[in-house]
Amino acid sequence: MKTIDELLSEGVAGKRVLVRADLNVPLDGTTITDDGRIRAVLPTVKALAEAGARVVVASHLGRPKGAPDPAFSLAPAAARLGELLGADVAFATDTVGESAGATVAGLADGQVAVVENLRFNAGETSKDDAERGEFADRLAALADVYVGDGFGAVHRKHASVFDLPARLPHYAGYLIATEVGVLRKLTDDVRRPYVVALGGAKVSDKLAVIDALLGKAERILIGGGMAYTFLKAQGHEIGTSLLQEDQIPAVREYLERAGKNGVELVLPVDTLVAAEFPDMKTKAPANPTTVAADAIPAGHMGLDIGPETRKLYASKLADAGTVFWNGPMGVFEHPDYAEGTKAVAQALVDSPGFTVVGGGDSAAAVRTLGFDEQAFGHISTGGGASLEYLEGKTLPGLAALED
Ligand SMILES: Nc1ncnc2c1ncn2[C@@H]1O[C@H](COP(=O)(O)OP(=O)(O)OP(=O)(O)O)[C@@H](O)[C@H]1O
Ligand SMILES: O=C(O)[C@H](O)COP(=O)(O)O
Repeated sequence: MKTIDELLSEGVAGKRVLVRADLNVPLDGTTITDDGRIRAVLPTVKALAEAGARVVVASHLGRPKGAPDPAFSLAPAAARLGELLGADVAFATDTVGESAGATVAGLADGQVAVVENLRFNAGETSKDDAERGEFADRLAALADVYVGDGFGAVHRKHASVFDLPARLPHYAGYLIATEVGVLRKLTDDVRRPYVVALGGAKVSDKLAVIDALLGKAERILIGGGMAYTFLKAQGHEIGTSLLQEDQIPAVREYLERAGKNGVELVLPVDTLVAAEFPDMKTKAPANPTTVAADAIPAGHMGLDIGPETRKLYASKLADAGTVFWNGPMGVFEHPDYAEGTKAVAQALVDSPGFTVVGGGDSAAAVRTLGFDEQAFGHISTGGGASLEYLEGKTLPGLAALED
């Protein structure tokens, strides 16, 4: 993989360099609640701008449906990037259209622009190679060189991640180089016991990872939205909690295999429930009830692990040689459902082992709940990406940078 240092030594002054970043930051309306992913790409953007490149930053944000949707505009992220750089950052109101063309054409050496959300274009995420290719051609027309630095999205076979690098000279940015360097440690040289804590809301993406982890980790702790599919698979009622029904047979098989292989697959013993999802705007008190994990009342949803589970998970993390944690244990954005995530974060801080936190929301949780980033071995910007890396999968966005 050629890195940005090689590009810089070849000289980039006057060249249009497209940086595929992951600026998929959590938003409350148009307010960025955690800018970690923007900060993470700064070294790359700064180095290119200082070397006189005309920098075009492209990213996705959220999961819009292949058409413009103002709720997912990158405008707030572009503004924040400008603040962090201490420079004006131009913003194109489309991704590959007139605005993008004019914005990029108007860049002087050393200036930076952000184009609108890649996923406002159906070609970005299309499963059809030709459709993705057409969109990649249009992106390629905006640049002379490609720098891949959106680690959080390297597991996606998307036009800007996979097809575009094939069309331009391509290099890995500083963030990708750092992330891969640290995660390699978790695959090559693991101090044991290796404990993995999984939570979050992207249940369908993450359940499959357990399949691979069953052969790698000694202990897997399950929390967040995915816990309820496990409880359901064990025959418990889960009310209106998140459920990935089609995964129940797979989950039953994981539970059986864990038993046979001597892997501890640990599930919540209690959970916080409420009749409704909390109001995330007002953050009004949600008054949740704590119930045993096998006694979730009908019409109630599980929104955090309970106090007994917090203690249990802390004890399971206490002697870990290595910890990888992805996905909040509950809806941590609401104060009534933040304790589970706090307890796991604290257990990592207290752990003598090498600790890695992976995921946009998990990293945001750690920071917004007031933990010191330095207390963790590594905070990865990629959730799904780091999990798939640890699974040993070939990641499209890394493979594309290799040849
Ligand atoms: N029980 C639950 N029910 C519903 N949502 C939940 C539950 N527990 C956690 N969440 C939500 O999960 C979200 C984070 O999940 P996600 O899988 O995206 O995490 P991540 O891996 O850190 O991020 P990413 O994969 O996007 O990098 C949070 O917004 C949180 O509110
Ligand atoms: O948040 C993430 O994990 C990355 O930004 C990728 O987003 P996605 O899961 O919507 O592809």
